[in-house]
Amino acid sequence: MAHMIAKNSIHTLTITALNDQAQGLGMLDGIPIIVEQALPGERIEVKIIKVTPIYLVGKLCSVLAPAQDRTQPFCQVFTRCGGCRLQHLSYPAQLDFKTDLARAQVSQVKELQTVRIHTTIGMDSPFHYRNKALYPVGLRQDKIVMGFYATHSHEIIEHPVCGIQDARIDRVMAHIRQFLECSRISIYDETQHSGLLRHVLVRIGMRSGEIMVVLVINGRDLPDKDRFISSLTHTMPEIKSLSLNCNQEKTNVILGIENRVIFGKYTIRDELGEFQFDISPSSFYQINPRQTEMLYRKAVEYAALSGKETVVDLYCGIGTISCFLACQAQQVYGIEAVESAVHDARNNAALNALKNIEFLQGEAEERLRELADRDVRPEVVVVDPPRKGCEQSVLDAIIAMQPQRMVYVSCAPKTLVRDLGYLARNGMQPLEIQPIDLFPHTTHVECVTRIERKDR
Ligand SMILES: C[S@@+](CC[C@H](N)C(=O)[O-])C[C@H]1O[C@@H](n2cnc3c(N)ncnc32)[C@H](O)[C@@H]1O
Repeated sequence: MAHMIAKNSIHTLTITALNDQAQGLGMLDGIPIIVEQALPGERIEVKIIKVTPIYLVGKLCSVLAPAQDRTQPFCQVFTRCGGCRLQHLSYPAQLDFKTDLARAQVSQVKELQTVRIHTTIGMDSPFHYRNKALYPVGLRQDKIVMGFYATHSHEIIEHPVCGIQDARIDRVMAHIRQFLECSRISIYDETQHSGLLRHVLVRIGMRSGEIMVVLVINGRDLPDKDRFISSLTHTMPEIKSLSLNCNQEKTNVILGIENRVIFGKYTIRDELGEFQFDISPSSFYQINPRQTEMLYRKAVEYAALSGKETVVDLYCGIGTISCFLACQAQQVYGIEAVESAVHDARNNAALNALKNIEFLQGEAEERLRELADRDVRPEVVVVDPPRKGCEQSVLDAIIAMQPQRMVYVSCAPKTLVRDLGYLARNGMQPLEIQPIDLFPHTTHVECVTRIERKDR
């Protein structure tokens, strides 16, 4: 029978849970309702903004009785920017939310019921942890706007001060904006595919202090280039690398293939643990270096190396985990698809005087097959795939190599448990999962899983 709740009607209800997007969940006259920014235990007043036969969406009008864990959001654009959705929840409660997220995913897979899930490791000070910002640039009523996209939209939300990124990035952005306002650099219009400047990427080596700026342009060169370079680098001498990324495609993919250095070096340097890393514009590098050290040390702990093992580090990026592993293994093979990242990885092994790492460029599955053909039989395989997880064919290739152990590093619990279930059904048993908070105030969580071969 259809329910009688009307759009725009006002109701009072109690929120009972959060979903994985941190939206509050409750029931209204027996119908499930979703309410943004409402927390479990809260008595709230809502206005119904969407009605379907099986669920409702409510807009939070007022919190009548707040949850103990409710806090004042630190950011002025909290309700508009799609970035930090958990700001209204205390940090200890955010960590519990992330542990529960991992638990809820694991509980859905029959083969994973014995897996031990540890509580999430958080940060002492969960602010200004991000080393990278990628800002779309646009025009609103002829005024330049730079910021983050609103949730599910391409509306640019400005926020000159961001509470989660390194404050030096805010300074770089402020200076670029000031320059653009009196320059001949036109702004890209995605509907017309016209104009020049599409995005600005800023990355900082938090320990070295070196800053990289990349302008993503719909073209090959920049008017006012020399003035731009001298103005920016005089104001902020920490800028050690300035490049143009040429992306002339009509696409949502942000970075084009070609990077042209217009000032300084192609890479910037950062340090993690006792290692140094050079990072080029298109390479993946974890965005929270303080927690990344924790993550990598946990991965090495779960790899349980004695110094005699052969290890494969799959999806190795610029070779960061490979370097951490190489100190405790006999030989490490890193596999990575992106050419520039492999180039960085080889340089990074040399930079850290590690001679026992070989990097192979290409698709994970193909390069694994190549290693098998070369009779490489790893005792340990570490994987750190993108959000979509591992292809089944990649898992099959790993299983065929019969490693004694695996370590699975994941930023997406959903695809993690899908892959862990498959591994468990094929002789590789996940034993424990350590969630680590690399992304405070967001709904994302990183997990490290220890996996052992069953017949050992
Ligand atoms: C989550 S990142 C991890 C990188 C690295 N382990 C780190 O901690 O910085 C995933 C990496 O996998 C690479 N990648 C994505 N698909 C791939 C594939 N099919 N084969 C090999 N590498 C791939 C990406 O380019 C990216 O560098």
